[in-house]
Amino acid sequence: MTDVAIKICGISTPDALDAATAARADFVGLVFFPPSPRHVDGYAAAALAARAGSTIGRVGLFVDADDGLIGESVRAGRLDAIQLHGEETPERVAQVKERFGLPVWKAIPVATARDVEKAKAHDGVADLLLFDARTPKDAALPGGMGLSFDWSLLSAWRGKPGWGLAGGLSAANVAGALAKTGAPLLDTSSGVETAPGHKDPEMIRAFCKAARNA
Ligand SMILES: O=C(O)c1ccccc1NCC(=O)[C@H](O)[C@H](O)COP(=O)(O)O
Repeated sequence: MTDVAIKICGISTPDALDAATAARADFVGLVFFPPSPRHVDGYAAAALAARAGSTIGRVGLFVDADDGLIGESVRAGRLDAIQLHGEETPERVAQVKERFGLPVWKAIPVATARDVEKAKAHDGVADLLLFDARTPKDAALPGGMGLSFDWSLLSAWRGKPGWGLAGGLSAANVAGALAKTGAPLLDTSSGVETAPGHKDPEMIRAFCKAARNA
């Protein structure tokens, strides 16, 4: 058994929220980014927050968002953490932390060892670094595309706190990902969907079981 933390990202319906809670995920991700098929607005976020109560952590996901969107989403979703998944600088990360008084997770797009090296600029500023597969320049989304990267690039992070692994994770590969990286947190979205934005309760359950039994 492992005590790895689990985030199910892109939750947008009550059934998906219930499935993540039943599977004992630690966090759900609420995507406040209109181009995403998982996008939620303030009303939907408020309804999900009311349903969740204090049973599961809620991470709001933003892409180069302004303080207005972040602020209204924090209030509506009663967020526990803010995930910045755009090109936010360490200075912007610090500004968001100061402004909203919540833990800030910074997504680090990874394709090469240089990308991992560049993460050091955020280390000690962000509360958590989420290493995720870099998406193609012309991609519609900067994440949530089911893409993975070479996990061996993270070998220097093994045993360290304050980071997570994302990108193409599923029940089929999560044990291998944990064995290779020792990630303290795992994040999945596409890997628990039957189609973009359509979470599958059984896939959510299987992912959490595979991660915990790894
Ligand atoms: O999930 C999205 O639609 C999304 C849109 C824009 C930026 C980031 C997005 N997701 C970020 C996440 O934290 C995902 O869980 C992560 O990228 C992994 O996604 P997947 O490879 O689909 O498991």
